[in-house]
Amino acid sequence: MEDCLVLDDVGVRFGGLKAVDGVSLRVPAGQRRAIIGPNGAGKTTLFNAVTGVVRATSGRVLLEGRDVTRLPVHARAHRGMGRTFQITNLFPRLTVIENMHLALRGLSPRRFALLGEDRLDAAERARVEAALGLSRLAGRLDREVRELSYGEQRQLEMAMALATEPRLLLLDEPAAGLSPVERAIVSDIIRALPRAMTVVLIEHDMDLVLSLVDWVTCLDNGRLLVEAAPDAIRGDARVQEVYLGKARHDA
Ligand SMILES: Nc1ncnc2c1ncn2[C@@H]1O[C@H](COP(=O)(O)OP(=O)(O)OP(=O)(O)O)[C@@H](O)[C@H]1O
Repeated sequence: MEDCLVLDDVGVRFGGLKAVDGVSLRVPAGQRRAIIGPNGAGKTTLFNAVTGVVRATSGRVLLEGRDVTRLPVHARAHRGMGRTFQITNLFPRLTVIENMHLALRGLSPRRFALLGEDRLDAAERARVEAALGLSRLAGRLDREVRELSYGEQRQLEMAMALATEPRLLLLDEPAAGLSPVERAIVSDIIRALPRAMTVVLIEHDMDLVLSLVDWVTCLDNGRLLVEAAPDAIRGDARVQEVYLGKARHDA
């Protein structure tokens, strides 16, 4: 199968710190992949290097076979990458549909107001409604975001990423801070995403993540520690050691 994403010996340095240290991996098209690892392992930095939020200081990032290592965020988005963030990016006093509109245009509310009569055309409206449907928010179009539950706000962030119809979707801790019921909704949403979409996610909830993905990459200290199927990860001594070792260290 064609690879959707390839990292070739990717490194990210912050001064003297190698936050990501020579990571190579391949994500075949359509795969669901988890990136796991203890706090500070380099998961978010790796995501940022994939999306262009930070520039890899060494190595190459290939999207569908094309080198995107030096491209800025918007150019990668244009080539089919979508992502959500750990920190919410929503405008609470605007409605769900207005937030979707902004996401599609890549605008702030101020610039949006200046646009005046900008409307979604029929195709854009269809994309927005499809994304809200996938994210289980179809009945919430005209609600102000501040009236939504926290779980629904996270769902809206997924919808905003989905509205651009990415072929590679990166989810940064999609279940962080959610109740068990909300977590179940998020995992159902991820499970129901079209298989044409490749999904890479960072998640700390091990039960959730291992039930969702086809393959797992575990990082430790910026390096790739293990790659394996979820069942093998559960019993992997090296994975247990980095999590337990970290817990002992933090205790
Ligand atoms: N902008 C930055 N400047 C300097 N150091 C950074 C920066 N961003 C991350 N780091 C450091 O890089 C290392 C990896 O951090 P990163 O956030 O990627 O880890 P993580 O695996 O996502 O952790 P967590 O699970 O806590 O989110 C950490 O030591 C962190 O302090």
